[in-house]
Amino acid sequence: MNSRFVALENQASSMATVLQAPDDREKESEKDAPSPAGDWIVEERGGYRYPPGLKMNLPFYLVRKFFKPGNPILLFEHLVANYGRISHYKLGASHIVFINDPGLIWEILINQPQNFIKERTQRRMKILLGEGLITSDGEVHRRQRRIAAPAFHRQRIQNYGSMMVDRAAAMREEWKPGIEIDIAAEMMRLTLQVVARTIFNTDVTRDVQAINDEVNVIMDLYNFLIALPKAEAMLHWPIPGLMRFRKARKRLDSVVHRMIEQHRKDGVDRGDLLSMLISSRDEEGEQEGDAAKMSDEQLRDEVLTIFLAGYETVANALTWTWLLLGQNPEAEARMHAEIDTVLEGRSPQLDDLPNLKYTEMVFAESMRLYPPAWAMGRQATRDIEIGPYKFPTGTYLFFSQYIMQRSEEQFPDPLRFDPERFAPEVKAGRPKFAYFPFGGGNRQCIGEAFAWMEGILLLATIAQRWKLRLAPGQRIGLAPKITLRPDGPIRVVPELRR
Ligand code: HEM
Repeated sequence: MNSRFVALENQASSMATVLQAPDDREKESEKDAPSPAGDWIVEERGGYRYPPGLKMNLPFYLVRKFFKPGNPILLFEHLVANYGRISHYKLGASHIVFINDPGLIWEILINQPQNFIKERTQRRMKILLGEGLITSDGEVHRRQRRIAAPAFHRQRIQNYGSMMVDRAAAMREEWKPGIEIDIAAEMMRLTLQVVARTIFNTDVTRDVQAINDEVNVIMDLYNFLIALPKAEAMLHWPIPGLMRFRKARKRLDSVVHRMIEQHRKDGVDRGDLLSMLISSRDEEGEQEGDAAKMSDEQLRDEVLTIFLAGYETVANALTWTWLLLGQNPEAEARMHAEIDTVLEGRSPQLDDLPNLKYTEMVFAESMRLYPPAWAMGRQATRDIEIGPYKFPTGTYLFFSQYIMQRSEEQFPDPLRFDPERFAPEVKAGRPKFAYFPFGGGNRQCIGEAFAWMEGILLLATIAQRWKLRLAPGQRIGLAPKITLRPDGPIRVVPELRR
């Protein structure tokens, strides 16, 4: 592995660690490996060793409360409550294992990632994202990651800081005291502007709005599409839903291709991510010259991937943070005091980040309770052994940030919002995969440093001016889609602070 790769892969879940002390990152340590505990229950069948779990195939539980196809969180909660940190069930012919143990997650993501590929739902996103970073596996993924890595390098993303603050400052000017806003929609609008600027260095023009509209059409159809057993083969069928999908994807492609063409024609580094992706080459690979660069098709896949991965996640994280701050006035007051002391009324800038520690802890605690990426999965490409278990090729293994990060064992009194859980000394006592909003290992979120920087800068810029109070008479629920969204608007009333 080359050193650049290692530097980005090992990003710890903390802004300060990412930006300040690149060579002093959290090391994988003994405490992270699975414990050789004697209390694992093993059931031997057909030469394999499974943990206990559901006795019948999943669809037989259709009438049970924990089985709601649109909400796997209920199922996962049921499994953990009844079978503990690892359990097994079958869906059709597939073996599925749910894991809620930091050591076993470490085993999959860090110790033997070569034995796994992404699970099926993620792979099927190829119908939209092609062979981008999220959907590809194996050598294709390694090559793309090597080429894309420099675009997310610390020095490079630091240039985006002032743009992020400018966007947030413009938004905070638009709000009026006492006039209700939907903070979920506002945060989407803001992070969309940030990611568009970052990738294309363009203002939020008609094009970017068009991308967003088409993406929304596709997202609405998405659950339907990935549920179809042969969606890839059926994409050309004249079914209205599929025709809408094709049309939206075509319009999306034409905007992205035009952006690529314009960038190529200008031939200058505009300081944006697309320029960087166009000029990056795979130094480690076997190909040379232009073959070591990304083709237009690869650029299209990567641009769309980063676009999609890069705004909804951060928007959701910020939305939940505002909600939690509104419900926890003590933490909110402490964050305001920090922002006022550090910034003394001026706009935040990158150099302030190391001093906005409490704001960072607030953001971290919010992503503990409401992790935007709320579950992850892998599929075994061969027979695998983890802990005392042995699973056949093709087994799906799932784990959930939402479930783990709300476990009493890792986070006592788990539903209490308490940013102090992320004070350095408290954090140091936990295993790595007790908290993993950005995943881990060779597929760890490439945008993690970007997301911490954006989250903290946007929070500080807006909180400098406004307190957001939840409008009365709302019931806010969870919508666990690709990301963990609120199930409707979140109406808040801005109150002027200064
Ligand atoms: C709070 C914000 C974010 C969260 C919680 C988040 C979470 C994650 C997680 C958990 C993964 C790993 C998925 C897996 O291994 O199955 C991931 C991958 C990825 N993320 Fe993020 N992400 C965030 C922001 C961003 C941003 C801002 C960008 C880009 C600008 C981005 C781009 C990506 C990409 C390209 C991947 C695929 C990486 C690979 O497989 O090599 N993410 N993200």
